[in-house]
Amino acid sequence: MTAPPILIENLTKTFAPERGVMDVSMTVDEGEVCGFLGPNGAGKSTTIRCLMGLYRPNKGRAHMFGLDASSRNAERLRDVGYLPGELHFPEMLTGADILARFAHMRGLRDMTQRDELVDRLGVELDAPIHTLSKGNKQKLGIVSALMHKPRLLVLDEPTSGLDPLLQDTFATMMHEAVGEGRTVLLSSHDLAEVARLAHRVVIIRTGRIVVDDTIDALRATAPGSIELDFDHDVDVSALSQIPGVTIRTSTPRHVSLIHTGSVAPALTAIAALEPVSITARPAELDELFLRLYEGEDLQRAGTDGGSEGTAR
Ligand SMILES: Nc1ncnc2c1ncn2[C@@H]1O[C@H](COP(=O)(O)OP(=O)(O)OP(=O)(O)O)[C@@H](O)[C@H]1O
Repeated sequence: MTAPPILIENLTKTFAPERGVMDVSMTVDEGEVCGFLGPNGAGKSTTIRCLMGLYRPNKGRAHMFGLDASSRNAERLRDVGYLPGELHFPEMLTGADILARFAHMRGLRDMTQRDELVDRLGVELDAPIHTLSKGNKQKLGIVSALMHKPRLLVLDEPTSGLDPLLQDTFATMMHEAVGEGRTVLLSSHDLAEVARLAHRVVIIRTGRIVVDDTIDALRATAPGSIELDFDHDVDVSALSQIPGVTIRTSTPRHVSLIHTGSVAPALTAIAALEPVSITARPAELDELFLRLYEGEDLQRAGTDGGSEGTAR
């Protein structure tokens, strides 16, 4: 069996008690896009830096394609594209110099992909790094991570500093990378972007993984909402008995509820109450992520009717 692109086992890296990451385990399989989410300071960058061999863990291990994080062989340089959360390019070099260095390091001769990325993102190649805006440095970072068409992309907040048009361009590039079978670990605060791109989501909070589940399973637990208006006073007690339904607010002539799983049992009970209008909104994954971010557990976030997922 071939080694997965990313395998992290019982990784602990602490800077002070309860600061850092504790006992983190996760796997990213070939061709998978794994969204890596969590509030500021949760431990995403620390995990990624351990994976990239930039931090030495206190305990546990982090492997890419079966190779330990500390190994620096040429194959690994070619197979992995890393975009750090904070870019530190030598200030006096130009964008062209930086990309030439990366190409040399990876033994890259065919510059077709580099040229195409530079063109699509509108990268400034001739100006020294210290004159570039944050967004323009970020674009250069993206080109340096993608220019050699690596099998694995490790991207720490890739759209940070990009304007909305470039965020769209980046999303298109990610769809293309996924279509080509590349594997992506995507740390991002853009929840809608992760909901669109990822196959799986790992959420870390205060250094520990709290959710590791597929998008499909999470979608099944994400609550949808229904607003009901009546031209007569109603008693909503029947609705609150339906598994998976939670009444958010109710007045005699208006009810707001959330539901998980099949909407059919709720609809049957709603029809019996004869509303004059029904407004239904499907489950929004980014809303579910946000609630998990904030500390809600997966079962409560999806009310009490959904899957239990693999919340820890
Ligand atoms: N070099 C360091 N020295 C001391 N503490 C650190 C260091 N790097 C990270 N930490 C601490 O480890 C914890 C995790 O930080 P980390 O940067 O991994 O979080 P993050 O999830 O990437 O956050 P953000 O979303 O803000 O980028 C925080 O408490 C942070 O202060």
